[in-house]
Amino acid sequence: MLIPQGALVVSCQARADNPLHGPVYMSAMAQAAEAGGARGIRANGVGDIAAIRAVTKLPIIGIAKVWDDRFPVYITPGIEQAAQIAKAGADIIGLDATPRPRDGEPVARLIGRIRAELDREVFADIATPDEGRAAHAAGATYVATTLSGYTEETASRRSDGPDLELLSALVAELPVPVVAEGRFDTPDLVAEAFRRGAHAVVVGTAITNPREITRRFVRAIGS
Ligand SMILES: CC(=O)N[C@H](C=O)[C@@H](O)[C@H](O)[C@H](O)COP(=O)(O)O
Repeated sequence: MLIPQGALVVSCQARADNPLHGPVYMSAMAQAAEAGGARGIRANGVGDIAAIRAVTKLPIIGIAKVWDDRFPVYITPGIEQAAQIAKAGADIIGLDATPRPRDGEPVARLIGRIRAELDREVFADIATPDEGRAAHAAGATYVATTLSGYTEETASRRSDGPDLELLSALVAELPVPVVAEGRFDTPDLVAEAFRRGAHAVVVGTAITNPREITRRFVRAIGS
């Protein structure tokens, strides 16, 4: 298992409309995270992953976000994307492990193929305890709370900070490492996730998105 117990993993992602978009900034961000004590990096897309691979030996959870109006699943929907990011240097493949429709084979089969054909660990992004159970049964290496609040069924949970209840439910039930991810935006919340038995915590926006961090400050001063 490549992500050690107790690890802070930093997600270094910036969409095309973000001034920090692209491999130059994201690899610098990953180096900064490593210097600060991160023990893993999450990154999106072949370009960013390859550039990050070139500057660090930390384990990389690679994802490939592909938006398609026909399907709700956009995080590594199929084996082709998984193979591309594995080749670019991802040690661990992150994917949407909900049972929602995707452009590709059912997720249980996809998880099996990533393990068998690509020889990579699988990081399953889910939103409910049932989805966590299914991901574990399909052979996921890690199960993560990433998608709570971002699926139709769980949309109402988005406004309430991170889904600590889901985290605790997964920890109580699953024998695989459970990772806390999604809206863990303060050091106290990260500490709380570990108190609840998280194996690792992934933090993105609160560390690597200065635009959102600035917005938070601006909102707080009401200007
Ligand atoms: C739902 C979805 O697409 N989540 C994405 C997954 O890669 C990222 O946009 C998040 O930034 C990441 O999960 C980390 O979470 P946060 O930025 O809240 O710390």
